[in-house]
Amino acid sequence: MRAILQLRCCPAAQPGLVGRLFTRLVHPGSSASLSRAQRAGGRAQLVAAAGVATDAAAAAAASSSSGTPPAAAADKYEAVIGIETHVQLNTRTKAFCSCPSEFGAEPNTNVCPVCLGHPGTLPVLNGDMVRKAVLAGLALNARVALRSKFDRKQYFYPDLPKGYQISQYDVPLCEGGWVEVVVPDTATSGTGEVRRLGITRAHIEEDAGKLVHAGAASLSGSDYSLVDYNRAGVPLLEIVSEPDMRTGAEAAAYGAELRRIMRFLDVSDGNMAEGSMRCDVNISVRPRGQAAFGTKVEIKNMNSFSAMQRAIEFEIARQVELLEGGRGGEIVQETRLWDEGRQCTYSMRKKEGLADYRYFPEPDLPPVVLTQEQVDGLQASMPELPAAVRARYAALGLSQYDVLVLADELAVCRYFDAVLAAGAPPKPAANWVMGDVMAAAKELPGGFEALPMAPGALAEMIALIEDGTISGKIGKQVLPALLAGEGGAGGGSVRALVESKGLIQISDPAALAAVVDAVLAANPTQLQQYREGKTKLQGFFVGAVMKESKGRANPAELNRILMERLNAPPS
Ligand SMILES: Nc1ncnc2c1ncn2[C@@H]1O[C@H](COP(=O)(O)OP(=O)(O)OP(=O)(O)O)[C@@H](O)[C@H]1O
Ligand SMILES: [Mg+2]
Ligand SMILES: [Mg+2]
Repeated sequence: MRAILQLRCCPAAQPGLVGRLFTRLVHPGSSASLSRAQRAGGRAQLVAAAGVATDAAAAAAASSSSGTPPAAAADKYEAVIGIETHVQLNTRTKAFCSCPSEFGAEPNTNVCPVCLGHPGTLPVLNGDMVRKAVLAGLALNARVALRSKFDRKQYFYPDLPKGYQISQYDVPLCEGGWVEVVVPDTATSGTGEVRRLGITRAHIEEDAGKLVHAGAASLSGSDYSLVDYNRAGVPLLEIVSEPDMRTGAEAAAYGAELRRIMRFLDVSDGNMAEGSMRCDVNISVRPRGQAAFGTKVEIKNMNSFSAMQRAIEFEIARQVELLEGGRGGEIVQETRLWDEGRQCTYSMRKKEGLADYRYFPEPDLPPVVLTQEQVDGLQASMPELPAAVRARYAALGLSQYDVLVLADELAVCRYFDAVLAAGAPPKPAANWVMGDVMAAAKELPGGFEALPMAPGALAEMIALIEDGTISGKIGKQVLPALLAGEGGAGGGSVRALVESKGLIQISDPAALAAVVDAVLAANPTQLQQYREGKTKLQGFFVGAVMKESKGRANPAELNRILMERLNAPPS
């Protein structure tokens, strides 16, 4: 079982896929024969799985359209957006068996009879999954049920070896809640409005396997699909939002905040490219002022928040155009996929109704029972969350822009906090961390955590700038050595480094005056011109003195002495 399992699909002649899971799924080629496959397979939606356009005409229309209805039409409507987010919980093992739940292992090596759904096997609940889900639920301000239960959600699909997914239906682990997000306002470069968005519920479930559609261009189909069951049974938390969002920017901000919360909690790596965080976006539009929601369309397959925003904006425009009669159609409740290459959505399948899943209580697992003490214990162990970090940074007097940049990632917060703890004043510390230090960290595969510069060393360097021992410019010159790990953890060692490099700032008036005089004497023409009124030559003299002093002149003192000399009557 080393290679990816290959499923063969020979729909008309074969009894179906269930008994043939360990062969290759060969798509007979044309989309016509694939839709026969789909018919023969009953509810199996292989056409969709293969990425074949079931609605090629609409996709073509979508891609040829600018996607932007006239502004007047767009203004008549308001979008309503709700998001279902699947977050992979970073437990060591899967939800109901002891297979590793790591990403990137050789296909079909992290599998066992339990996660492959062999008859006679029984699932055993992973306690760490519940612990992490409760932490996440509490962080989303949700109510955690002391008693919840598992249900089977049945559907047929080649990536689902058991034929059903163990999920939670009517009694989820977490209900109600909200997240606070900052919705960026493009007009104010990164700053924005704080909004509270509702969470309907969050429940635990297992993931399905992964289908790889070999050789597939997104709309042209593939010859065959490969199935990797390593992901089957990996624990997920599905977080369902209220339909509270109105724009793509809001939805992207919501997704980013959810991911931030999960990362601060260390319950998920939130890596969208690896599929450990997947957002399904539900969108409808309605005439402004109308209370009832319109027909919703679900969009999947976005692998970044910016793609999510673009997909939403495209979809809103498509729906508005349909309502305006632009494409002669109506909005149907369906699932559409985002095509990143073509920047459009296209139809994947008509949405299953709830009844199709035939949910029923999972007979092989007892209810999940928690005590209030356990929940309280988790609440007490909760780390500081992004919104609290933002509030703390704002209270330091930092701008909203600085706050958003610094509180975006846990490793950056930790580093910045350590620089503050070492005594650095907030604003200069923020400037250094967000500027050269962040640029250097971006170059390291391990980011801020791998930065050799101790936060104390940065704090000491900032202190040397603040007390005038070195200039900011010299600070920039010293920084590369500090970033490489020189200067130890601070506490006098950065000063020693600066001294050894001969970079201590010259503030001594006599020494500075000597340099200024030498520069003036060497540039009599410019001096003459300055005195005749060409005062912008001041910058020329400052530059010359800085050059002469190898950047070490104290700028304030230099300016004072220079102005004194320049404005003195010629001797
Ligand atoms: N008319 C609507 N327009 C936009 N969003 C909506 C609308 N109605 C519901 N939603 C949002 O769509 C999501 C519905 O998710 P939910 O899981 O309840 O239903 P589903 O998509 O039918 O289920 P599933 O995908 O699990 O089979 C929620 O986030 C909800 O807020
Ligand atoms: Mg859905
Ligand atoms: Mg689900």
